[in-house]
Amino acid sequence: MMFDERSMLRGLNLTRTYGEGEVRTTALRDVTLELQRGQLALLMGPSGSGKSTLLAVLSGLLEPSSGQVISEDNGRMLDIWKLSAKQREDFRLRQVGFIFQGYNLFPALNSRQQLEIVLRWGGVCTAREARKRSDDMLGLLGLSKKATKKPAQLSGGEKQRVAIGRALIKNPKYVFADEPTSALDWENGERVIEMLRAAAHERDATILVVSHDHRIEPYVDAHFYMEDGMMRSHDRPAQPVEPTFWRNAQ
Ligand SMILES: Nc1ncnc2c1ncn2[C@@H]1O[C@H](COP(=O)(O)OP(=O)(O)OP(=O)(O)O)[C@@H](O)[C@H]1O
Repeated sequence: MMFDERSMLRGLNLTRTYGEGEVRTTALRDVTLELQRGQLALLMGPSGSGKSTLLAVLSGLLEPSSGQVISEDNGRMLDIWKLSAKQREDFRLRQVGFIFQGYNLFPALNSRQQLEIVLRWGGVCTAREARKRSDDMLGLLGLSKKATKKPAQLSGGEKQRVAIGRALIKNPKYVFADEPTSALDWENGERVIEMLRAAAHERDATILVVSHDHRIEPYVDAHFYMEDGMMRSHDRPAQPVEPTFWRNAQ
């Protein structure tokens, strides 16, 4: 397989099994794929086809049984599964944003604090800057009025948007999102997809979204389809739409 120079993340011959003996399941079978810088990619496929497993392997959370994950870090291409656990964690902290199903928000923190803590932990900026960037991000997400609310006081869609803000606030090079629109009506779902698309196009991030939501398809730059642990096809969508959200929100 040929890789082009915008390639940022390559999965090579990835295989992953769970369990042993009779309960052994092969979730990934020799999967090879390439994600490019500045692209929003969508991964679809039936339930149990291996999408979440692939996302976890590519993002450094779950070790493959065999195969490689090659990522760019400070101008070098490296196999993230050859790094030590500490180096891999450091890479994830600096370069990767996650959006999980179920939000994973801290119950005790308000919306602003959920974002501030990401910047403060990574030592990315001062407390003052962290506050300003968090408030700017909440504005982009349409959540300025919810800055001091804790997760229990937010709707599902609002929690999902806080989770998106938390993933994007560090301007990560890679973003992995598992069903980011599942809790949202389409008005909010579209807003989220436009934000992800803008992060790819305007901030040059490499973004992989796992979803069953066909409404996302026209917004993406690349489309992968899995079945039974195998990559069946990858293609570009026929009629891409232009992003407006990020620009309008500036
Ligand atoms: N921790 C685990 N232990 C054992 N088997 C697992 C585990 N996680 C996933 N599997 C199995 O691996 C296969 C792929 O699962 P995976 O969650 O990656 O699929 P998926 O495409 O993301 O599904 P869905 O769309 O339902 O979320 C399935 O057969 C699943 O039952």
